[in-house]
Amino acid sequence: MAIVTGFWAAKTLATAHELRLFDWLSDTAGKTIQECSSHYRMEERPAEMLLTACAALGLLERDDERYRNSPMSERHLVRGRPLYFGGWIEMADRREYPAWMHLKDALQSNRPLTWNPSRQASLFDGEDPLLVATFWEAMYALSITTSWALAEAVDLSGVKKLLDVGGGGAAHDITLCRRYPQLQTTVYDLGFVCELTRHKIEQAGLADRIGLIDGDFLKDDKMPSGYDAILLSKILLDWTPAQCALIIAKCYAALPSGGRIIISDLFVADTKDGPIDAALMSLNMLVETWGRNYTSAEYAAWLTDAGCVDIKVIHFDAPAANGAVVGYKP
Ligand SMILES: C[S@@+](CC[C@H](N)C(=O)[O-])C[C@H]1O[C@@H](n2cnc3c(N)ncnc32)[C@H](O)[C@@H]1O
Repeated sequence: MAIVTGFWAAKTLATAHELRLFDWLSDTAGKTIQECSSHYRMEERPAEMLLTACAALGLLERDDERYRNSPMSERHLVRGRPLYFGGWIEMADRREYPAWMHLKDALQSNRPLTWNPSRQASLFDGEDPLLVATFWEAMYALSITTSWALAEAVDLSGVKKLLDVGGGGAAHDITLCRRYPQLQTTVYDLGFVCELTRHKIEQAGLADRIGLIDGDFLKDDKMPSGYDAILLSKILLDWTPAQCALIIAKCYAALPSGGRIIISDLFVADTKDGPIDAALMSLNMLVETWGRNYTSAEYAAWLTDAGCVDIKVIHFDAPAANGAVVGYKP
């Protein structure tokens, strides 16, 4: 039953978020069904059903006829909060959900559905500007919570300069710079992404520690050098095995001896029977890309092929990653 009706819960959350229910309830003592009905100009019957469903899902709490945000909603669903998760909710609802209606087509054609491969070189090529903003907001939302888990699990105390390849909204850079005071980082990403990211870095007050390099890891012959660590967070799942090997080889070439490559992602189990989040994210990659979620053993093999040694797999628990594979250049 939970699998069959999973979309009921997802659509309840997405719709409540779209209605800005959590913004409206934020920092209040709660609102009654009647207040909700008049605020949203909806009849009491649907207002009651929406509030009841949100409370049942743990998004709201009910106390003395009033509904207020649960601590989780207050922290993650209110716009402007540091750990706001709404970007990912919007992307899942507006972009992924309609595409998943045609999952059978993706399975039968082995082609992505959310963009046209005969007109675009990749998902990141020539996207519509509105979608671009939603996409990178979603990546930031997913990564800002994940970055804390990575920062705790992977010890970067000996690293001075880190290159965040495909660093997107700089979520990892912001968290890692806050966690490791000695660290300077650089986001290396496509030009139009760097423009969106500049704003996030300035907002975080870290413009003196986080740089931006406009580049293309597929087209550029070399990646920027002078870094003792390179992070690939949620990058390689977008690409084919041949492209992954190429990107890893370029990272390896850019590192000095003793430098490390850190690959962070939702790894599929080596036994290829789970975990659920990685396995379903992998199907999402069928809908969105030519890539898929790989196993940590597959990553370790590509790192070894590139020349890395001392490869370690570190496990952690976060929304967008369940671990990191780290390899060193001898
Ligand atoms: C799934 S997002 C991950 C973002 C970020 N690393 C994170 O963990 O939040 C993939 C990122 O790769 C970037 N990207 C895609 N193609 C690229 C290319 N050819 N060169 C550089 N960056 C690229 C995208 O712009 C996007 O920011």
